[in-house]
Amino acid sequence: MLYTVYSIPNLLLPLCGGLLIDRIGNSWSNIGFNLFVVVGQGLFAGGVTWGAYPISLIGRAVFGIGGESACVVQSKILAIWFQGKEMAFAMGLGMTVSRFGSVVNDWLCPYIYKHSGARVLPSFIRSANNPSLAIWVGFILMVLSFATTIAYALLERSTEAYFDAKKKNCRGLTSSSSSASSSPFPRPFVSRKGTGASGLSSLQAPLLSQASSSEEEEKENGPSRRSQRAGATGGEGTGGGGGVAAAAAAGERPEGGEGTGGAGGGPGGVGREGEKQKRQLRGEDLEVATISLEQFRLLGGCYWLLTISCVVLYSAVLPFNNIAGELLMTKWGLTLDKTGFLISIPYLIAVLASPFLGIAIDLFGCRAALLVLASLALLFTHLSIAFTYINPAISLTTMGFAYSVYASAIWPSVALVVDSSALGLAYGLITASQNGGLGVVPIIVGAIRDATGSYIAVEVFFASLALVGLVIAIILNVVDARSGGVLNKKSCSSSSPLLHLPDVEDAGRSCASPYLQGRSCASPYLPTFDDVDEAQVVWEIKEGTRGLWSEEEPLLQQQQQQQQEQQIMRQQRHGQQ
Ligand SMILES: NCCCC[C@H](NC(=O)[C@@H](N)CC(=O)O)C(=O)O
Repeated sequence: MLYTVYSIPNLLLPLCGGLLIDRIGNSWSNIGFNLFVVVGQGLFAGGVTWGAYPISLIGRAVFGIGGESACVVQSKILAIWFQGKEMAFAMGLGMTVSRFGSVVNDWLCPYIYKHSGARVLPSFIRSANNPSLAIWVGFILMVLSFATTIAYALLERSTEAYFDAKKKNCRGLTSSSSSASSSPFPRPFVSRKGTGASGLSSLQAPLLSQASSSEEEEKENGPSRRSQRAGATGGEGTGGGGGVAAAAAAGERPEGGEGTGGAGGGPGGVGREGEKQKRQLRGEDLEVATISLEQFRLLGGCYWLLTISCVVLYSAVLPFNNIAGELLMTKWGLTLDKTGFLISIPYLIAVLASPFLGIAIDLFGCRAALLVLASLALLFTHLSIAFTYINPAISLTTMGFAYSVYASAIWPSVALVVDSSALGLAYGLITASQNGGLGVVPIIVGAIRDATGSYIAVEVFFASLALVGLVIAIILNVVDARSGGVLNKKSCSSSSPLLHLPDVEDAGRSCASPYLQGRSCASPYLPTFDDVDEAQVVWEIKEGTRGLWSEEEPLLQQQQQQQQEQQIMRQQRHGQQ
């Protein structure tokens, strides 16, 4: 019952939570949801301490209201901060921390319970054989966790201040130049693929590609929703200037351009554009914060396949953990202690392996392929538990492997196939669907167990879920390959482009989501500044001009440098003519 009241609100709430996150932003929603978690845990602990079961139930429901939606906002935060960078690694670390919590909970709670009457404890908390002490320890941990949400909000604020300072700098610099080509920043934004007019190198691909792919797409399909919005507002910042460049390409002057002749999402991104960039950083997007069928359609085929896969695969893992103890004791006749250790194996493997799997995924991609591998491993695991007597430690190890690989691959995949402005919706919907599966499957498992009186049929049921997951994962690979193969490609720049020049070249053509031609791989809110700097630096290295120009150097030197660049571009233009 205590688990059910946690789950029931989450059949719908993460979806509403996701939309709310898109509306009010990351910090406030993170604080709000975690406040529910703290209050819920407090009520639960109070209810247990005072023997008031209804209060405990209310506490668990309140905890559930915040818990899963907090998971959604945290996914969105990681996706925003790490898109095009080490996203799988960041999410892998998140998995390690959360599953370490699960393991510690499994080990610590019985320990605290056993020692809750120890003499060393102050008399007001000492109470032998009473679970409330363990639950109050959980409450303290929730309060500490709440402190991190405040820390995150402060971090977001200080990043905004950084943006503001950088914008001021950029505005000063751009106002000294009157044409786009002479601006110190905007080359990637003003150039057009194929014209050769700017003489740009392909090393500027991360940003250049956003403009060009939007252009190409629009040539084929007419103006996209993204560029329509960009045209109207000067871009959102999410496209790293792509939307602005598309607007510029369409002959429109972005509102945020401030007379820089199309500096676009770069230094021209001040005024309303600057506000939009800030909103992007905060995870706010008012346009997507109301439900419309259009938004659901925009999520795309790969997103829906990922969602179905998430429902079936998680339903074949987490509900299994609930019955694993009893299953191991009845089938293998194990003791309670040994069983306790064995059932923590999958989570232990996830704790240890997730960050490394994340790094591997960032480096090599293969997300959709890994979903196939994980589904296969899970299928093998359930069949071996159903029909063999091989050491259960082996089966639980393969389950841990399947679970870690699967979780490391699926959560970052979501962010690659949906628009960054709908990340809250996307993570909310997949989490709500997942909770639907996690709510229904235990009921089916109970019914199968009652009807057959054994766990064989239950394991066959779990194996069937894994099989469905396998089929979905194979279809996902096909659909993804047809639409550009973004899921199986590596992250755009797993480290600085200075160290991995080929990655930068790759980025423009390989990483863009097929649904988002034009967003490409750069972080949705940073590219207008930091990535421009990186592309700028790479360009300068390639052109041999690195060191002649920097923000700190005197204006005169910058102007000289700009003149040189203009001259080079003119020469290149003449050369091409
Ligand atoms: N960034 C999302 C990470 C989710 C990790 C995932 N947790 C969940 O799916 C929860 N919604 C459900 C749960 O924890 O039971 C996990 O694999 O732990």
